[in-house]
Amino acid sequence: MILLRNVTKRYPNGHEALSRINLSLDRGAMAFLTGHSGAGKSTLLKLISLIERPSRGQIVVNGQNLESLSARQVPYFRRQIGIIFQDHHLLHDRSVFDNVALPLVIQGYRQQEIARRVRAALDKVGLLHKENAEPVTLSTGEQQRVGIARAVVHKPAILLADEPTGNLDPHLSREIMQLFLRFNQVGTTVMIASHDLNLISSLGKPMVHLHEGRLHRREAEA
Ligand SMILES: Nc1ncnc2c1ncn2[C@@H]1O[C@H](COP(=O)(O)OP(=O)(O)OP(=O)(O)O)[C@@H](O)[C@H]1O
Repeated sequence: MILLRNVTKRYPNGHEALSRINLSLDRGAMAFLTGHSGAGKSTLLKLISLIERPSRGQIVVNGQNLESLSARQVPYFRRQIGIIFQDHHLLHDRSVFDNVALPLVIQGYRQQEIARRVRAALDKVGLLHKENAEPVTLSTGEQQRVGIARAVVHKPAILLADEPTGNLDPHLSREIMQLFLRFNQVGTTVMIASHDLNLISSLGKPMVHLHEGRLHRREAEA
């Protein structure tokens, strides 16, 4: 589902954030990306989601060689991917419902279908009763769950998360990881960048370790 061959990313300032990365993640698999701050975790997720392009090497996502995609094709490519950030980037002047609906509105879904899918996504993260709330009135953990509902509302085949539990206490962090495990159980391919080794090592999924932009260690086959 995700394949990187000899991928190097050098930013315009000359900094090499990733060096000759080879990595593959099967369809329906789940893996964690670990490493110290600055190791290149976010850069790797940005390359897979075409927020950034590699300087060298090849990336294939769901059978598509990313090199062959033009800027115009990028939004269509991204529909296969749900992305969750540590800072969930919610719009604070819109309700929970409207925040989750946003990707579907952009894709031109009909109102009725939007309502059905938004409620299904909110139900999955346990927030159906909060659809009319404003994000500021929610706890940090609830806001993160709204971000997750928004990322899965278009039923992406791939879910990428960048430090999704970074701001949460251990109990809430575990709850959020359980949510990702559940999405994975129903077939979504999941890759999560996290430095919370305590938590992720207890979840029984493979870990890919980055150290200064290099793939350092692979704890199990993904
Ligand atoms: N747009 C950019 N321009 C130049 N350098 C960058 C850019 N983005 C990231 N970097 C550098 O590339 C390296 C890898 O950054 P990246 O954000 O991928 O690391 P990370 O492992 O996700 O770290 P963190 O856990 O702190 O988010 C860092 O040294 C960072 O300063």
